[in-house]
Amino acid sequence: MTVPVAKKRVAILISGRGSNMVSLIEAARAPDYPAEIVLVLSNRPDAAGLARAQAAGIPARAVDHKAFPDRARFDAALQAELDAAGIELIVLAGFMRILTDAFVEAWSGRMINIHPSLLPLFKGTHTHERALEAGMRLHGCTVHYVVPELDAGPIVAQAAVPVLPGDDADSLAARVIVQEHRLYPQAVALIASGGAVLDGGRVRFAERARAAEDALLSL
Ligand SMILES: Nc1nc2c(c(=O)[nH]1)N[C@@H](CN(C=O)c1ccc(C(=O)N[C@@H](CCC(=O)O)C(=O)O)cc1)CN2
Ligand SMILES: NCC(=O)N[C@@H]1O[C@H](COP(=O)([O-])[O-])[C@@H](O)[C@H]1O
Repeated sequence: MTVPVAKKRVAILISGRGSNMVSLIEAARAPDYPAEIVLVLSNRPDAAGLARAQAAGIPARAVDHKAFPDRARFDAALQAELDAAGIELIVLAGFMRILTDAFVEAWSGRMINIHPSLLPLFKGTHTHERALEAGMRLHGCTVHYVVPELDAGPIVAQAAVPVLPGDDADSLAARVIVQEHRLYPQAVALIASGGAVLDGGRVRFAERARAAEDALLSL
């Protein structure tokens, strides 16, 4: 008799519409998906993603960063919510607050982010405009572990898209987001199943996951 493996308890942190969150919620409906989305938190009470999470039956709350005197106390409020829910993995999905070093180090190896560029290119914001400005012919998205330095964490997976003649930031963003919605659920499953771990500042892929990683990285 096979003993069912407990699903990794995941919290998704958002700040806006939550389309990546929706993709993850949908992926986690699969009975064999190795993670369960048990909490959604937003730093913005007006985030449209909160209602989308509630509509999907997932507890979703705002922790308004403006209600706290500094980043440390905002992060402490996040931590209290995460502790209460028994969270094991934090998935940032359009979460637009820089987290304190203490919080990030407390979640080292247990917090990931998706960024709309092929890191280390174009850290920060306005990535699509900058890629166009730079004349890139390839662009894309990156899933990485979160470290204190912004957008500098070890890379778990990436997906690339062509930059086409006539592209503007909106058309390029629309092409990238399709890949985000494919890549993130696969990357979360890889991590939740132990197929990828953060080890000594680098991502180590389990042997059995190497084929999955190769598939993940295929265009
Ligand atoms: N310590 C870290 N915190 C966060 C990381 C990280 O890698 N290390 N990733 C970000 C996500 N992110 C890009 O992927 C990002 C988020 C926020 C910002 C930013 O400039 N935020 C401003 C406020 C912007 C706003 O409210 O609209 C700020 O926090 O003052 C840049 C990049 C998540 N956190
Ligand atoms: N620096 C972080 C960042 O820019 N993240 C980006 O915000 C968007 C959120 O969309 P969503 O709310 O529809 O998932 C996504 O494109 C994600 O890559």
